[in-house]
Amino acid sequence: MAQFEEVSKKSALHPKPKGLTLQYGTAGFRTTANHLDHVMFRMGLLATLRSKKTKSTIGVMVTASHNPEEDNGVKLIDPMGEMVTPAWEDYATQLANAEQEALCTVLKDIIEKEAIDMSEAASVVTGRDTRPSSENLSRAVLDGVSCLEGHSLDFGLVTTPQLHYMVLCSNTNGCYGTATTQGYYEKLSKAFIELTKNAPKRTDDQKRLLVDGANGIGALKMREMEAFLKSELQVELFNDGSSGRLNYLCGADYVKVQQKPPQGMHMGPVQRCCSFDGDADRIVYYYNDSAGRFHLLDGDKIATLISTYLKELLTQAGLNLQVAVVQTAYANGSSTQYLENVMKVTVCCTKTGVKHLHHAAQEFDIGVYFEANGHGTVLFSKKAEEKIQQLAKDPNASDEKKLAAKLLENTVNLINQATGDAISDMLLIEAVLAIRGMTVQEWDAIYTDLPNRQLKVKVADRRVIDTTDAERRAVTPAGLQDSIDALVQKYKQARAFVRPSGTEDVVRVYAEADTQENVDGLAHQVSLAVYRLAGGVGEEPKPLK
Ligand SMILES: CC(=O)N[C@H]1[C@@H](OP(=O)(O)O)O[C@H](CO)[C@@H](O)[C@@H]1O
Ligand SMILES: [Mg+2]
Repeated sequence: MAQFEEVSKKSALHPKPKGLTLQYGTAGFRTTANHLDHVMFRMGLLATLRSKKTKSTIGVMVTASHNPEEDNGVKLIDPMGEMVTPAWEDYATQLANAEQEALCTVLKDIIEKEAIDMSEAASVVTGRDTRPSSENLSRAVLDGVSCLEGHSLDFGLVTTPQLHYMVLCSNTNGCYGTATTQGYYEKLSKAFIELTKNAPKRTDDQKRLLVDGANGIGALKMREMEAFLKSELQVELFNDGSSGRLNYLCGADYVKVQQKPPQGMHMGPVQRCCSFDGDADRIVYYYNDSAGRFHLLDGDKIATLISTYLKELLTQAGLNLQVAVVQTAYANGSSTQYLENVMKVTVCCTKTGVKHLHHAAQEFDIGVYFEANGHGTVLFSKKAEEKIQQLAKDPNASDEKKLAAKLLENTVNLINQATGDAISDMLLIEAVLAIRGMTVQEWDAIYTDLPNRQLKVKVADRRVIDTTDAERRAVTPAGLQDSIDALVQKYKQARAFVRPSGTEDVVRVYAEADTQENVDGLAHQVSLAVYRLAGGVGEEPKPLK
């Protein structure tokens, strides 16, 4: 077929470094940018096949999120705006690793296995972050699409969640919104302004929010959106990319892992602040108290705030819809305890990685999902959306119920249900705080985090660790879980687990306990157990100071 000749010819312009193997991981392919040109071209091919197979528009996002600026990456977005289905992750890995001569054979195998009709039309949308390498890499994706005669539309510089949103809009005949950045800004800002009308007495001071843009795409897009918000939110942008390096000493990942504010931000006492990550799909909040002590409000605190707000509105509306919160093993134990015992919502725990949380959240009327690191959103079932809309326009409903239903309706419109979205989450949090008349300190005081610590251990092969129970227990190597259990026993309110990372060549250790000193001790001892029992390499882990 002429198309395959074209693939052979063009793939020579995107040569694969011999012997290089990569794997489609938790969030697509990620590695140093100069190893990715062939992967991009091939993902253009695969997205075209996926589009033919699903008869829908597919997205390809070029980004390496919170990784350093020199890295890059790519991920595929399925028709409803969600991460590509696992079977196709395997195809992605096979295609990326095929040596030049074998590329067409691998492609043909996929076509045969999936019974793809090559005469189907295909449509692929692309987007990229602000990394210097992203422009060329996204051109390689487009080259792949055109080889298989797919139709493409390049959105250029967009946040990852904006591209997810475009895909969802494109495949729902505009029901979800208009597939342009303008459409995105208009939909979200309209919902935000409607919601803040329920908090009429806000002062300018309360409307003020300091945003750390991680020197990335989120900063650019926040600037574009500002005018739409009509001063209902007064954003002061820091780390906007005009001078600093992407993610360097700033951004959501830095703030969460280091448990300290980003550089380059001028925080006044009890001033509300937030940080986006490099592709603006994660957000964390924080403030310094009047004594100058730093307080972090992470994904768990965000999930708690949002689910409390939704539950109250549902009660007020008299709607019988179940709210559940989906977390991972990294959720702070205090948050889980609060959600289950005080708020009495269903809490479930999944493996790390947004696709797992998203999938679990789809099982409920309203599923709030957040990773502790600030990646998350809320999913409303069709039934939930319909019930809310009916009540909002029911002429016989009481004013109180109608008001609650209208608030819920605008809340649905403000949320990006395709994926976690820093901008949309930020607007939702700001609206909730405004409507409930809550300060950042009051939000923080809902529960107190247990002191916690995350560490990394280098081992020869991290696959020797196999886990179960949503990654909370290690099944192999023999003896490791027993050691962890024995160590945890020695501390109060303690918990610890280890798992191989899906994005880095390390084993991650997580621990929590009653005091920072204790948890640092526990985390260190667990690291030693991993080092000794799971083939540690390099120096033995040292105690934390
Ligand atoms: C502890 C942690 O934060 N892990 C992150 C990290 O995964 P690992 O598999 O732990 O490397 O990157 C993922 C993709 O961005 C993100 O979903 C996840 O939450
Ligand atoms: Mg990200």
